[in-house]
Amino acid sequence: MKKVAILMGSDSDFPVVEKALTTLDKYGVPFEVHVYSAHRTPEEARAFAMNARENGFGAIIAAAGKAAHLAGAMAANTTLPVIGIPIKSSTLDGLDALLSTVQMPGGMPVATVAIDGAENAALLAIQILAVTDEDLAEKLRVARADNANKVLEKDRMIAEKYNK
Ligand SMILES: Nc1c(C(=O)O)ncn1[C@@H]1O[C@H](COP(=O)(O)O)[C@@H](O)[C@H]1O
Repeated sequence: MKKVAILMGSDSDFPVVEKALTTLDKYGVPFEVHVYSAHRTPEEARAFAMNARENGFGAIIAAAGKAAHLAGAMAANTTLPVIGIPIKSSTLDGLDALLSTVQMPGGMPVATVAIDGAENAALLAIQILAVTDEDLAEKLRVARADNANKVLEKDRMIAEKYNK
């Protein structure tokens, strides 16, 4: 199976990013985690992106706060799908990171999830790998059905209490 790369601009992003690791783990998807910064370690970030495909990765998740250029810098140097997580790490509550991650110029897409949306970023990476992996696709179907059952149970409880 292809690996997923989980990159973050700083270790201060880890408390949010950790949810992506646990989600990939839950689905048995192999991953590698790194702290790389388009600003602070541009050479390492570029080299990682340029070699990612031949190093066995199928998707790259890049999380960064403030002037969040990491995901865009990844996209500039690989044709693998890049998923950006804008991190809430400034006085602007993550809006700065959201806009700098999502507003990519034409030809350089970054699939941007919600501010601090680490779980969805991991699920999107899993869905990308599941395009060619039927076992993984089945795990996604089972998880969706479980979630739906939980919501239906909540509906039953609320309805029973208030719909007289
Ligand atoms: N946005 C970026 C990039 C980048 O885009 O490459 N590198 C670090 N950062 C962000 O700076 C914030 C503060 O970092 P520190 O906590 O290390 O000062 C973090 O949220 C990080 O993702």
